[in-house]
Amino acid sequence: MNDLEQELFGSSDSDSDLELDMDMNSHQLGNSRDLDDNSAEFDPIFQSIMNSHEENERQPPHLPHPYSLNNPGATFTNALIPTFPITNYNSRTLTPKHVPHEAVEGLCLHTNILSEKEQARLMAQITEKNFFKAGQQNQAMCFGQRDLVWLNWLIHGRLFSDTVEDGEGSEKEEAGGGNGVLSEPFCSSSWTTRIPLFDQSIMNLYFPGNGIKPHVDLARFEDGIIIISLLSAINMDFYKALSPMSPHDPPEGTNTSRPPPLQDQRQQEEREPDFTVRLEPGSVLTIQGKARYEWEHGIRETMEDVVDDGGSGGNETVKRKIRVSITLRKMRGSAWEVGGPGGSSDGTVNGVADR
Ligand SMILES: O=C(O)CCC(=O)C(=O)O
Ligand SMILES: [Fe+2]
Repeated sequence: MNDLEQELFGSSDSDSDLELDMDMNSHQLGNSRDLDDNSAEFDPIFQSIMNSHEENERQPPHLPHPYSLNNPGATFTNALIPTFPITNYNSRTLTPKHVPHEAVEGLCLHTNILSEKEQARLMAQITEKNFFKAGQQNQAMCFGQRDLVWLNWLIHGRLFSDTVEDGEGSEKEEAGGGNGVLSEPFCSSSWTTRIPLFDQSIMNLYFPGNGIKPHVDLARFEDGIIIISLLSAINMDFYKALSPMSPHDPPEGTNTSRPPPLQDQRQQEEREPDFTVRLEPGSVLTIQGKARYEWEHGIRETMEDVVDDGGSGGNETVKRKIRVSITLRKMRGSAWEVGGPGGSSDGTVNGVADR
């Protein structure tokens, strides 16, 4: 670990509250690159992920869980793979915007949160850790505070405050007292002050045409969930939940996350979303309260999204590109017994995720 990493991440190996016996220990923070010093180093790693499926003419595997990412069988070609503008990262000149949804309590879209450079840094960390196994897997999970250490610079340096001293998020704010994503009134201090703030993450890799079925995140997770979008924009649809949840629902057992009843499944197929949110790269979506328990969110399996053309009242279709998301949550205390990595075969990095 170099000095900068030490400063950003602290000691990564020995100070964990949660000692987990997991495969993912081999993915502990080791030598994440610092893009500021040498952003060109980002390119080969990123390209190796993005090109690997092109070389192999291979698609991401189909994942059987009802809420897993779905691959509709589209063929990917070179033309769909974006070239990342590695030499051209913008430093932080963004004006963050925080827009609570007008009708759904607890849903807030935060745009212009991560600069290109910050997104590139996250991508470099993701590729460095090879979460997606060079593009062969489209989903990876981390459990435990220690395994989120690589995200500390983002969570504690960027999400509590929009005010940054040096363009790299070095300023810290008290939880709940800042003006950033994780601040009142967008997110309740009833969860943004909890310790640890997050102890579970899922990284999802979407190729054009991939989606995720509408779902309410599992009861095993506490209230207060965030989704960070990287690389390209996508439409996320919201549906009034067919089976709303409550914070008091018992956490699901390890492998008992049941598919919705048949009748619900039929209804699912015919459903139109109540509304759609465009998730831009560098944005963060925060979900709490009613938005977390009474609304389903999902991403359609389509090659293009219908997007408001911004002003004239019309719509345009925008082709999808590769997108990566990071979802951060905290497990409920009791959920560690039934759903945590200890007794679970899916409690490993690169496992298939429940929601
Ligand atoms: O990838 C996304 O944006 C959504 C992921 C999600 O809903 C989940 O992991 O539960
Ligand atoms: Fe979700």
